[in-house]
Amino acid sequence: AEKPWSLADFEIGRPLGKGKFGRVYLARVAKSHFVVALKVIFKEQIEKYKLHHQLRREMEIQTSLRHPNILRLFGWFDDDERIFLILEYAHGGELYGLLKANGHLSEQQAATYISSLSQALAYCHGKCVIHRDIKPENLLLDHEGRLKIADFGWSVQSSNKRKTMCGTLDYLAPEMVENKDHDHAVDNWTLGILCYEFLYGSPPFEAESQKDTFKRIVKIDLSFPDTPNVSSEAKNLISQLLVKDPSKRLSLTKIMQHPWIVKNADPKGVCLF
Ligand SMILES: CC[C@@H](NC(=O)c1cc2[nH]nc(NC(=O)c3ccc(N4CCN(C)CC4)cc3)c2s1)c1ccccc1
Repeated sequence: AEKPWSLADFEIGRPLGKGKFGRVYLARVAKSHFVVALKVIFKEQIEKYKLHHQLRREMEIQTSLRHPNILRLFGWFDDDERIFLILEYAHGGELYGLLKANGHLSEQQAATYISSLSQALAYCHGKCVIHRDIKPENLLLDHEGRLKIADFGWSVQSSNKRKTMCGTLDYLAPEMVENKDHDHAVDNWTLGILCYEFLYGSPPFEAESQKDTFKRIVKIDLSFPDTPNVSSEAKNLISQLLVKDPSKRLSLTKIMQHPWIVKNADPKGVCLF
């Protein structure tokens, strides 16, 4: 059996990001110089918020998933007070950064990322995994500009565990906002939100307060600004995803076959223009 990893095997670099329960550092394996991202989670935080099962699920799920658009979890180890996840390093950083730097993405970039997300989600749903927290902050880019879904902290093995309301609500589907049962169709809804945000630079139901965002979501209060100029095919796809009845949302397969995706998505999933 291979020797378990320990902190001594790594040289730690700059912090890459921090979340509520931990930080991620650039790191490399001391011997091979193989570059990774090391996510450090404090056990006391996990105990305090009773998140053992969630963290275990994240580790089991992300270890078991193998897909070009899903960030790899290579392994993990722990010491007295911390748990370390050895993650694939995505050189391009958060897709969010690209979106904020450019204001909005081109139709080719947006279609390429929606296509990559649909393929990754189809793979996850095929393994009964619902991510449930697909938002720009959780989407990373590798050195070629290929999209990588990170942070499966909120994913579930397709049960209906409640998701506590933390962070932004912009991406929550109506059935989640209305505390109803939900299934993998919540990820389809989120693809509609993301497609809108990639093309217009902000999510469709953004509002001053969470209450107003709630109201806009449950009402499907969707409108398309005149600028930037977005094709009618793109609007058609968004309108077929932001549908209240989960069973009426376009399926992942239908998304991949949608004329806007077929016409604009880069088949290699990189689209560097
Ligand atoms: C998605 C959130 C989640 N993050 C991960 O798990 C993460 C896993 C993982 N792998 N590689 C990453 N890369 C980066 O974070 C990164 C950021 C900026 C970069 N650049 C800056 C701009 N420059 C022009 C190019 C280089 C390059 C890489 C991250 S984040 C998380 C969860 C809990 C605690 C912290 C972070």
